[in-house]
Amino acid sequence: MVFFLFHWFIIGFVAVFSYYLWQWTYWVRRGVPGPLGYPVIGTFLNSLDHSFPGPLQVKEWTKTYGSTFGFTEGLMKTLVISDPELVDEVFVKQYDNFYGRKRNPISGDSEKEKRTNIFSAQGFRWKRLRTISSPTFSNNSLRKLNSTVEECALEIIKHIEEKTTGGAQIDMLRFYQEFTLDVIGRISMGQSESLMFNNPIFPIVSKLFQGSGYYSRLMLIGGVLPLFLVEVVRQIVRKLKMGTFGKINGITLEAVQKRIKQREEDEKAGVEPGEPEDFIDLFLDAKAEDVEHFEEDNGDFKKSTSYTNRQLTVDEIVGQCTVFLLAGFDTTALSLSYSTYLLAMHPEVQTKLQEEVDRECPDSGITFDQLSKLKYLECVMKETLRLYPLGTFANSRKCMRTTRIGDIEVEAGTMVQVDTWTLQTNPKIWGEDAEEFKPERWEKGDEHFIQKGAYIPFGLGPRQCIGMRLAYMEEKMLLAHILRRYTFETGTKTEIPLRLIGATTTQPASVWMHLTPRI
Ligand code: HEM
Repeated sequence: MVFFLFHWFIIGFVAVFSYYLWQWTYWVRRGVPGPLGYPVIGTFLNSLDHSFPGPLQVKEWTKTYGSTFGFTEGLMKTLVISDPELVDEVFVKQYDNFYGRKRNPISGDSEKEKRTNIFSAQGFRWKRLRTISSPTFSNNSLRKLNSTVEECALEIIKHIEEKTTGGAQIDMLRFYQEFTLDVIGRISMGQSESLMFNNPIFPIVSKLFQGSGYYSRLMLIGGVLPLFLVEVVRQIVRKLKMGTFGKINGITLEAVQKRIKQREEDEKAGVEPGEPEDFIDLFLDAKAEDVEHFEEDNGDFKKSTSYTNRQLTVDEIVGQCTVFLLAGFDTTALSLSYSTYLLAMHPEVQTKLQEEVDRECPDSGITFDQLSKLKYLECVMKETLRLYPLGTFANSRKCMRTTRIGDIEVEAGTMVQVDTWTLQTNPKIWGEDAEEFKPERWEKGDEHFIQKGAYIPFGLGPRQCIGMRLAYMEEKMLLAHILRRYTFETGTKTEIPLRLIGATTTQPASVWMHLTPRI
């Protein structure tokens, strides 16, 4: 009996091993260049090294293999592109063939998860979530959040004042993370007061993005396992409640349930519903007017996963609020950190920006309309994200139907990843000064010089970042308040050039600064 089992185990092992080897040679067999890595696992080990972030590794590979190449990680095969025409083809023109995003199999099946979020969902379910969520990020909704964002900005400034007395240098990255976590906690997770430097979820979420936590590593390893093992690891993670999503979902669920109860009590007491306070309110009120319309349109609509309800379920609200926290906290803090570093390194830009802020925001408070007048600040933020496209892991698509892009056939199931770092510093697109920080290049508007598909820090097409305007609003509010009071200056602890680390996002290891008070 033992011999019999052992015999089948060996046969199974050899079969799986051979299949992995076959997949490992996928791009070689198709005549597409690229790094091979190691047999079976391909280039997977690179993703575990958070001292050399994946997007920078991809940029190096582009130098070696050209603008289109392929690599494998276990069974996952990825085609990398950095030609704007191909980017536009995949993200916009052929959206119907590339509507999924590259995802780690361990995150589960987005069709079945009851808390599937807009970032992971695809097809009909994504369309429904996106339609319902979009008004939450409209100008009208953001205007209502202006005072909350400003309160958070003033709160972090108190901490900055306290920590910089006597001229001490501070790591702005940490301060920005506390700020953005507080903003998103207050507008998306029912947090009623500031938890800066005292927020229990801070260690959980910051580890997730650096890729240094055990959960992140398990996720990455899960990506190369055979499917039956992926499910085993997923169940272990779930049972042990190790998942970051699990912990954060729990906090959000409590907040949503509390709000529903509050609303019911108010209704019984005859209290008129007031203005929505945050995303939870906006989602509880949200309805998608044209949801049914999508059912007819979408060839990928499956009856088993249909959600004809025009409102979000409690689970869906929890899923969306949680993903807003994860997608919005780290990215915005990093963007602020890179801007700060670039401003300190370019004092002439910083002075010009301070002049704009002094001119456009003369009162103690800053209104939503005043923020929209900070045009040079917008140029600074755009230029920062051109040089440091920190969230490019998300600039990927999954091929859902076999098709061609350029002269390459892309099979269903293949992932397509944009090498955004190369794309956004390509001298053929941006000129010989492509590597230089020049916010002025944006002063005449974007359209006249940007080729379609050449600038994608927030992605492109129907799945472009939904939080872009919120991110800009947060950044403008905080930078305007800081620059009215202080000037950023590098100090002995500032790492020049920045040392970049990370896994999910690409981040500076630290951004130590002197904040010199303006007299
Ligand atoms: C500077 C800050 C940010 C950067 C650089 C950034 C970057 C990105 C990128 C590159 C994508 C992929 C787009 C695509 O596939 O075409 C994305 C998607 C997304 N982002 Fe952001 N993001 C930022 C802030 C935010 C904020 C503040 C939120 C929410 C509060 C947010 C929520 C999302 C969501 C939900 C998606 C998925 C959209 C979909 O698939 O429909 N992001 N982001």
